[in-house]
Amino acid sequence: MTTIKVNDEQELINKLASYIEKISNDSIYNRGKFYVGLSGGSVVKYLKESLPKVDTEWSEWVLAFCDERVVPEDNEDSTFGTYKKELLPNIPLKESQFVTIKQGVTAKEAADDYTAKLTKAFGGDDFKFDLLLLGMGPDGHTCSLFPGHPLLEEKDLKVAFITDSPKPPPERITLTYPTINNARNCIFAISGSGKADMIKRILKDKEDLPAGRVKPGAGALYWILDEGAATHL
Ligand SMILES: O=C1O[C@H](COP(=O)(O)O)[C@@H](O)[C@H](O)[C@H]1O
Repeated sequence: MTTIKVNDEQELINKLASYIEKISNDSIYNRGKFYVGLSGGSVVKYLKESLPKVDTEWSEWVLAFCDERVVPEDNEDSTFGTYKKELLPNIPLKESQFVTIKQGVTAKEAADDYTAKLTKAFGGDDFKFDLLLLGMGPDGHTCSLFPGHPLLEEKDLKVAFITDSPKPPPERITLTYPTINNARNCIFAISGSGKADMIKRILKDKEDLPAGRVKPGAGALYWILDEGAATHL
């Protein structure tokens, strides 16, 4: 694991852009495509600023979601809906490059459908993302994997659904650890002192919390933190 400390949010955005540029270009050079998993929440805000700085072959990107809320796309809680509004107007990516969740079905059906779509996108059931862009909530959750939830122990499913998320909305789908920890690269990008205590509990005190379970077996893990987020390290 590599911890990268930067001074402020602007430097975090620049650093994130340089990692995304390098990883995307290496992936495209070596394998022809770049498979990236997106998170919601503050990650959207950082990517809105970072991605316009990235020099890459946008047409080779395949974008999926680390987790998604089971809500209509035009609902403000929809992560894809937010990317569509915030990102697509400024980046030469097409909507068809996104692996999205099915609309108007139950959480279980959405998870099954998303699994089938990922199987098609990856050409098999080994979902090996080149990069997962991860966020962490103040309670230490990542994706839709929450502290104490049974899904933390999921060993078989690559994608799971949850109908009792402690953070609204309750119905979501999420990548599970077998998929997350199969990734080639995982990046947490966090700014501000609001999550500094949780970052200390995970990175320094090594408490067993969801974001701390991200340990890609054969991949690289980066925590990019600004001064506020790294206050207690
Ligand atoms: O609900 C969610 O929360 C986490 C963390 O969000 P943040 O705004 O605190 O960064 C996010 O990574 C996840 O994708 C989302 O569904």
